[in-house]
Amino acid sequence: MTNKRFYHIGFGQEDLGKSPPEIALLSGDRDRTRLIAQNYLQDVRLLSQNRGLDSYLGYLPNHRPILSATSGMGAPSLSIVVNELVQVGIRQIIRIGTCGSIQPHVPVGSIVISSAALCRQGTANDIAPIEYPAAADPFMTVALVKAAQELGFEHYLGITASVDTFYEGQERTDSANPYLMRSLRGITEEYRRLNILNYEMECGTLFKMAGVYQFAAAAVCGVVAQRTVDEGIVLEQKDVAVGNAIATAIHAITNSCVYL
Ligand SMILES: O=P(O)(O)O[C@H]1O[C@H](CO)[C@@H](O)[C@H]1O
Ligand SMILES: O=c1cc[nH]c(=O)[nH]1
Repeated sequence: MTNKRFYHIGFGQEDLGKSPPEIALLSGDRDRTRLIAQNYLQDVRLLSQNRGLDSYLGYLPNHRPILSATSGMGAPSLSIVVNELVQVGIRQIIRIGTCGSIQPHVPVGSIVISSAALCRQGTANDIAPIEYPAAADPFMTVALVKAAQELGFEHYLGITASVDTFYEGQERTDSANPYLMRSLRGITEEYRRLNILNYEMECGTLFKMAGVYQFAAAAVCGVVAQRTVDEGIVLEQKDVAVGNAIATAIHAITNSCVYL
């Protein structure tokens, strides 16, 4: 064991105790990181708060140790956090995020479980060739789908578009940028016709890192925008969508017959 305390996540292996966790729930938002720790885990300990990246160690009701950690928004920040989490011994990561639907049948308030990602992310190109697959771990993904079924949550399984920007890359025009490049105009409709379910900003890089670093990754995101209707975030549905995404991940880890 190394007693190195990692520069960005702000903790090291020695902070994780005698039975260190191998699984982490990774949220873009530090408030979600705290919510998961406070509402779903037992014997919670705050490991660090550094640069807006909060990390908690806690235990599931079956006493399994688990981390709730923050990735920050976007692939560059996620890549740093994931790299350091793997160095402290994490081998399974479930991203719990928010996303915008681009399909009329995927409503706000539902959850999307990503089978794979279209990865339009510069960060990932530092890690693997652009053609490298961005695929979720099949066993964890099936466990998430089964959990969502058992909990009765409206859920959709499919391909996610992971991009680097919330505004231009997701073809938002309600933005400070007066000029959306021609290459991006119409891209949402194209992705919709290619049966992509949703936009978000981290899964593709996470999945490619999992393939290269040899850990297992999956993702479940609450739908907070419906882009076939409007560009805006539907705040009234956010808590339900995020709550269902968290509950799905916790149920999958706790009850799956596949050891997650
Ligand atoms: O809610 P999180 O996990 O941050 O995920 C989504 O929300 C952020 C943009 O609002 C991006 O990080 C995107 O991927
Ligand atoms: O539309 C959305 C909503 C959340 N996160 C995104 O990246 N896009």
